[in-house]
Amino acid sequence: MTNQGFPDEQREGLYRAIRERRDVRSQFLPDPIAPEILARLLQAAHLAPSVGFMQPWDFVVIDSLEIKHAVKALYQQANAAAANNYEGDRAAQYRRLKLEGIVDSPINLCITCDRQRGGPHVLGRNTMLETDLFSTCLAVQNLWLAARAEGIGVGWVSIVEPSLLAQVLKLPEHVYPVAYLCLGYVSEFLPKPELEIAGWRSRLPLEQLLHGNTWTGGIDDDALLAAVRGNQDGAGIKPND
Ligand SMILES: Cc1cc2c(cc1C)N(C[C@H](O)[C@H](O)[C@H](O)COP(=O)(O)O)c1[nH]c(=O)[nH]c(=O)c1N2
Repeated sequence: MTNQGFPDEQREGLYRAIRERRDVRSQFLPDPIAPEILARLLQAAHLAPSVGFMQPWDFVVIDSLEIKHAVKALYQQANAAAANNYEGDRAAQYRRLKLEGIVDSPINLCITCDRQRGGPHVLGRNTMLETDLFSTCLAVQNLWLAARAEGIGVGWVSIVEPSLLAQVLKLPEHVYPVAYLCLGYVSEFLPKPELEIAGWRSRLPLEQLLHGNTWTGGIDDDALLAAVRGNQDGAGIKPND
């Protein structure tokens, strides 16, 4: 068997993008993104896997201030409702969180899912109908990682009523707005998720999420468990290895 893996430096580059990708809301700079670079990000998204090679995504690129303000208004409405899910200190903490960068970021991008693409029978989608949505999420993640490698921050805003968002963007009825994203260069990429820094929630230990052969049995592979414990800080080679 020949090792088809990447050379160390390239492998580390990929793991670094995975480790250092952040959801960005507060650090956007107004600097424009050059069309060639935006094109690379969209190409990365378009190379995502998809059920039956359905490629259900479309890319709605938004730089109109008018549309951004309309989406921001949807966010404000949905966020006020979401804040009511919490009480006391938690509600106050929720209201302090910045959960979008719609107007601060130079480009907004909605990645949509055309639920009819490929006709009524898409290979692999006969039983799990949501696989078109899953595929679209993979396009989002490809773009998110590529953006990190380009030094561009991405923030996902899901605190909007999807039917109202679809109206603002004039989407056809069978097209679902999976991901409303804010894109732009950033003053910094935070070392940890912003929600973790704000004390909202922290990363779970991976070993707690391993369940071995059955959910109830627990992981019983000592070598795997030891390896996971030895690599708590992130995937792959550490920067100073
Ligand atoms: C489907 C989906 C939807 C949302 C998010 C993510 C995903 C995957 N996230 C970002 C989320 O809070 C963030 O990914 C986690 O807090 C982890 O942080 P990092 O992405 O590692 O920086 C997010 N963030 C935010 O500020 N407003 C939002 O509406 C959403 N919505």
